[in-house]
Amino acid sequence: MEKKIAVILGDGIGPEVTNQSLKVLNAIAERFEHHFEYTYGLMGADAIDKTGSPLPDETLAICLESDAILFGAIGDPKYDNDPTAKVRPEQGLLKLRKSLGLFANIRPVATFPSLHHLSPLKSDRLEDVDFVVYRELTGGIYFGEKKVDAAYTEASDLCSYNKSEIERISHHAFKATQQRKKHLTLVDKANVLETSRLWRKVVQEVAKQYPDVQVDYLFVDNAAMQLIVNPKQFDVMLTENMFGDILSDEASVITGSLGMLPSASVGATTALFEPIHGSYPQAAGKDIANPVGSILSTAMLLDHLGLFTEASLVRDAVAWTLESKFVTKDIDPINYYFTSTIGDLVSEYVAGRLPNDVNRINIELRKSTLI
Ligand SMILES: NC(=O)c1ccc[n+]([C@@H]2O[C@H](COP(=O)([O-])OP(=O)(O)OC[C@H]3O[C@@H](n4cnc5c(N)ncnc54)[C@H](O)[C@@H]3O)[C@@H](O)[C@H]2O)c1
Ligand SMILES: CC(C)[C@H](C(=O)O)[C@@H](O)C(=O)O
Ligand SMILES: [Mg+2]
Repeated sequence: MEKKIAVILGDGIGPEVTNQSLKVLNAIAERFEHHFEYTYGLMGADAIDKTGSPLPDETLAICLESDAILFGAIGDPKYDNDPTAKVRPEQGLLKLRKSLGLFANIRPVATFPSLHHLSPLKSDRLEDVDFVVYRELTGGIYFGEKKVDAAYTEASDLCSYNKSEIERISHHAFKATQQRKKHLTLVDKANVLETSRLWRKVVQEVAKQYPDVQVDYLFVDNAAMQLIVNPKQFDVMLTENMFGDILSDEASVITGSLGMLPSASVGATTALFEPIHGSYPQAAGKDIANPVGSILSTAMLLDHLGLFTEASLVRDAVAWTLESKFVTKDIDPINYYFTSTIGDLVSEYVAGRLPNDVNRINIELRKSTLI
């Protein structure tokens, strides 16, 4: 199979984690005789430095011409620490999502039994945790009118949603629920916000078309607590843009680290695949970031291309590395391996050279650890 993949490395740890995913894709191509053609595009602080724009037109064009987009992360302390900067890396990502019409951000949360002992949660709360967050991605407070006065004494961000924006992601979420445990939880703040009351009303109407799905409603503050005390109650969590952003970072803790979680953003045009974390600038260039979120995003990309066997092989490879205790510093600060070592192990497994040859390869790889 021949596929065109747009690659946006971005800032901070973006290039490091994405390069591990590219190794994995190359191993898939080798083993299954596929041809992936990569076209690189700039975005974020890197793009501002090189072109003056956080999303050059050329990047958008590359994405539109591709079958899928693999993205790392954007963001730089230079902008985070300057609230008055008018051109910002994050504008590039938001514009890309909006321009491509990627209204549904899918963030699966599943725990790995071999990491339970490292989680801050009790292990009995972690067993059987397997849910997915459907986060609306192109509306809400992120995209409403923004105002700040010249003297920086007052600012506002408008949160608005319309019926069709809620309907289209709700249909995606309900259809996904039908393929899972048939339990959908809408998370909102309907006791306070008019937009949330619209979400409840529209979701109640959409629900009539999916009578086999059980629908629950949770206020976002309660949902934040329930995620910690009883995460296995969730199957599909549907929510608006900002609540989904915050709750999915919180949910990552259940799996062991923010570096673990993948995502797919789908909608009108080319789908985009990215880990949910940011550019983690403190780790940039140190080869210590966890590449699992990016690699699992690559598995979602392969699923999206219809390459289901390949995607499940990537997931098996990740599970094997974790079970074998090949983990990065965020997971085990004492016995840890480099980002690039994890990428090598996963891609060697995918290529079919592991785990059979594990003794020889283990000895070589252990030399590259910090212990
Ligand atoms: N999609 C994106 O590109 C995206 C997402 C979130 C934040 N950002 C941007 O990233 C920059 C840094 O933001 P932040 O520090 O709030 O969030 P972050 O996600 O970059 O990092 C927060 C913390 O999570 C941990 N972490 C994140 N990714 C990890 C990984 N792969 N491996 C191990 N640990 C990991 C680290 O402890 C880190 O300090 C900001 O400029 C922000 O705007 C971008
Ligand atoms: C960088 C930022 C705009 C982005 C978001 O809030 O959507 C990030 O936090 C994410 O989760 O992808
Ligand atoms: Mg986020």
